[in-house]
Amino acid sequence: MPVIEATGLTKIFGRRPQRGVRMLAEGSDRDDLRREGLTAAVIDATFNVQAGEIFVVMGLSGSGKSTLIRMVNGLLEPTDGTLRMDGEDVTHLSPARLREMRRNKVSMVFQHFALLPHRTVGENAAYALQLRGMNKADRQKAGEEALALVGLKGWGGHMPSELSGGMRQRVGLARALAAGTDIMLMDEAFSALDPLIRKEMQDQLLELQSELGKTILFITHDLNEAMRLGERIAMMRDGRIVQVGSAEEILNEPANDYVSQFVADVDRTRVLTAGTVMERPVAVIGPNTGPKAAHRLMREHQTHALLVVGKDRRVRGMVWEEDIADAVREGTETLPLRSEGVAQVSPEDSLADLFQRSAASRAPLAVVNEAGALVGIIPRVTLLSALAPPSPDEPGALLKTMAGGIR
Ligand SMILES: Nc1ncnc2c1ncn2[C@@H]1O[C@H](COP(=O)(O)OP(=O)(O)OP(=O)(O)O)[C@@H](O)[C@H]1O
Repeated sequence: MPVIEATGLTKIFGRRPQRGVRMLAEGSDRDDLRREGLTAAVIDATFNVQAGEIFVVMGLSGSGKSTLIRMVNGLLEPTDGTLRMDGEDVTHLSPARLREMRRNKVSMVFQHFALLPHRTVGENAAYALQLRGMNKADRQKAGEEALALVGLKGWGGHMPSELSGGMRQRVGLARALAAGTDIMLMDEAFSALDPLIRKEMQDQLLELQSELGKTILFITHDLNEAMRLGERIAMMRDGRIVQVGSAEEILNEPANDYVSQFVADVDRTRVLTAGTVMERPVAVIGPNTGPKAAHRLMREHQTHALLVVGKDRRVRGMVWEEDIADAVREGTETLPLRSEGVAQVSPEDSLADLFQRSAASRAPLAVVNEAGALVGIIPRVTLLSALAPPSPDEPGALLKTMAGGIR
């Protein structure tokens, strides 16, 4: 069962918003509504967030992200549609029940995290627990534990004014963690941080997530951040969700021109993995293949090198075109196998890793699973074209991406 389930969620601002719902149902668009003095901030949003998932909502300013997350945490009542949490319909709860639900189930991290200036960092971290009526000693303990999780061990006694911006944002994260809720809503939580600290926070969130397994709805206008963090990403435009998918799906199968333009600039080397670009290992031979047969196969597949793989699917080495040509000319029967220089990679390796591994060699990469068995190959030409951005008429971008890969 999904933890968060939104069906046809719609929010219209303005007088008599139900009018807007009817207009949309009758085929009017956002501009028609605007002419009537109505703003359709979110239109017909349907998605679900699974337990333990980081689900990212990504869109430009004004696309409706904040309105969407405010409906999820109950700060705004939807004009239409339903929202379920852990299976319970929370769309029209009474204010008291809504407060209770928010306090126990959901915590929020905002972009500009307001710490209480006259309270210590520890008290700030444990603030949600104070609201819940927990005694001081237990609160302090929970606060310290949460601070340790975000790398602020020992800072509990300091005042917020002694912390840098990045550290304050960590306290925000600690507060959400100390609350102990299963669901965390993060609204542009890292957007105000400078790039290095932002990346550190993203890494930390991923690490924490692998330990704690929270259900996280993360909002951002930054596509690279979305791709780094999101197991699935919902792309929003003008109030509508235009695509939901993994980073790879959004890069490789953009639902429309808007999404493909959006992803044209993304650093594909960090997002695509060996598993997504590998090919079926067809140009592969067994150790007992004769040089002539190997030579023929090489020409057929227009490759300079073949992987040699045993019955157990483990890679034994590689044969090169020049060695084979010599062997054929000299009439040798055994394969001129070379075991050095065979790059074996795992399906999870990113293209940036692969590019580094293959930079020194013209050979295809062998993709092997945990047991060491060959599951795919990546010919060099495939690697280079995967590194290229979607638009082929922009050769400069290819070089830029490759340079990114070498860094
Ligand atoms: N309380 C409100 N009353 C009227 N219109 C609103 C209200 N809140 C948001 N809007 C409008 O709804 C649309 C979506 O806004 P929203 O803040 O959800 O977008 P966003 O993607 O979060 O953008 P940003 O990143 O700039 O906050 C915008 O056109 C905005 O002007």
